[in-house]
Amino acid sequence: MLRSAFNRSLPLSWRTTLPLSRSPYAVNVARRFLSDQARSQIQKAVTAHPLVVFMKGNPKTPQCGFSRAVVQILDLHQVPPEKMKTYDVLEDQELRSGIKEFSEWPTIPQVYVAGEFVGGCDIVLKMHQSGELEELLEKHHIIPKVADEATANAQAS
Ligand SMILES: N[C@@H](CCC(=O)N[C@@H](CS)C(=O)NCC(=O)O)C(=O)O
Ligand code: FES
Repeated sequence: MLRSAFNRSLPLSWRTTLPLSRSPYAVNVARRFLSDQARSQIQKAVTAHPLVVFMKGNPKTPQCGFSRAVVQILDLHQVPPEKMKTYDVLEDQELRSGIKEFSEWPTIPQVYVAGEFVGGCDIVLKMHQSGELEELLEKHHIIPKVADEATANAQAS
């Protein structure tokens, strides 16, 4: 979906030669900025599902250990598939660079909850360990609250 959306919105504009005045070597670098259209496509994508992951590969066959770790953590929380959407950035180089500019975060994977950037692998792992991830997923009704689940189980039995 997003891939074709991206193809339609291309090319991203390039603005060039910002001098790095802080560098002792004063190198000129090319900087790339997201077009408004590409930004709005990403904005739509991250809000279209409660949980959105930009990763390398897909949940069944991740192509990088960092992406794999994020998927495994989300699996531990039993995130239902319908609540989660993943995008394989290896299939779309524009998305791969665009998402980094969007979040101002330089790496993949990237996890979004309720349209907000949460973090990459390290942050998600820390949040998992501290219990914050569970709280966040519960807060946005991505997974049931433990208490709600216990009630549902009691009613079912
Ligand atoms: N410390 C990072 C690890 C992720 C990372 O370093 N990703 C690299 C290698 S997969 C990356 O995205 N590099 C840029 C790219 O491949 O586009 C995190 O917490 O997510
Ligand atoms: S693809 Fe090499 S570390 Fe992610």
